[in-house]
Amino acid sequence: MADLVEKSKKLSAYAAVDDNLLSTHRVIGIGSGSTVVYVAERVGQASNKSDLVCVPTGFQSRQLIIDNGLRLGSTEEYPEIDIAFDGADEIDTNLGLIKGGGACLFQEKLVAACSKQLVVVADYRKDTGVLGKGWRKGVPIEVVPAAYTKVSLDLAKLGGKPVVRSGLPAKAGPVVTDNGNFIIDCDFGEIPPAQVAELNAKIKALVGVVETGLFVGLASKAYIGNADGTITKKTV
Ligand SMILES: O=C[C@H](O)[C@H](O)[C@H](O)COP(=O)(O)O
Repeated sequence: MADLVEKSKKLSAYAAVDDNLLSTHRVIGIGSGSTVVYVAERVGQASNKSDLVCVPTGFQSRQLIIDNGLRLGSTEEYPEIDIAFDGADEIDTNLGLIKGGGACLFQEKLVAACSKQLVVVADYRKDTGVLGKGWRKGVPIEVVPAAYTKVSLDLAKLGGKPVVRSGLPAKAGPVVTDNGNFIIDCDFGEIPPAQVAELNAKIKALVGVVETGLFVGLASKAYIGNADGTITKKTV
């Protein structure tokens, strides 16, 4: 099973890069997570890799870029990115996403917002069609530390079940993001695709919220690696 999932991740990542990385592209966004490891590997094999600048979505992503011999850039230098590749925790029928299982959602959304297109890479477990159906840990929400109790109350009023993400067993106390903030995982049950944008806007409006792990209208394509070795390609 674990081997099958790993093969599916690699399959989706390699196909996404092979189909979408064009010789005209210069600035590439590289996301976070275990699937994107294969994206960085494949981009690192490109014949024109020395022409490329790669913009990371966090510490892990930056290490992937360096380890694959690629040139690092930043959104500060490159606020316009040709294409970004990133993983997802769950994908709905509109290519709405839950992201942030690895606590990288803010910089991931920043890079996605700077990119002309966002291509999602994922194994078959993520493609459920409805956010909150398969990913039962809740929507990751990055909050300023001083605001976590206030935002937790606000989220409960919106109908969610908020839990501050713990750093245990590696760290006592909450997870601290690459931006020095906390993560609240908030379970809203299943979120119908047509209601994701509205819920995202309500959470985003709360004072203390930096960003949400609901990605709406950002992804244009998804490559799903299937257990049988095929790939499902989705576009919106
Ligand atoms: O914060 C983490 C990111 O949103 C990841 O892209 C997401 O959790 C998917 O990661 P993986 O490819 O390991 O399932």
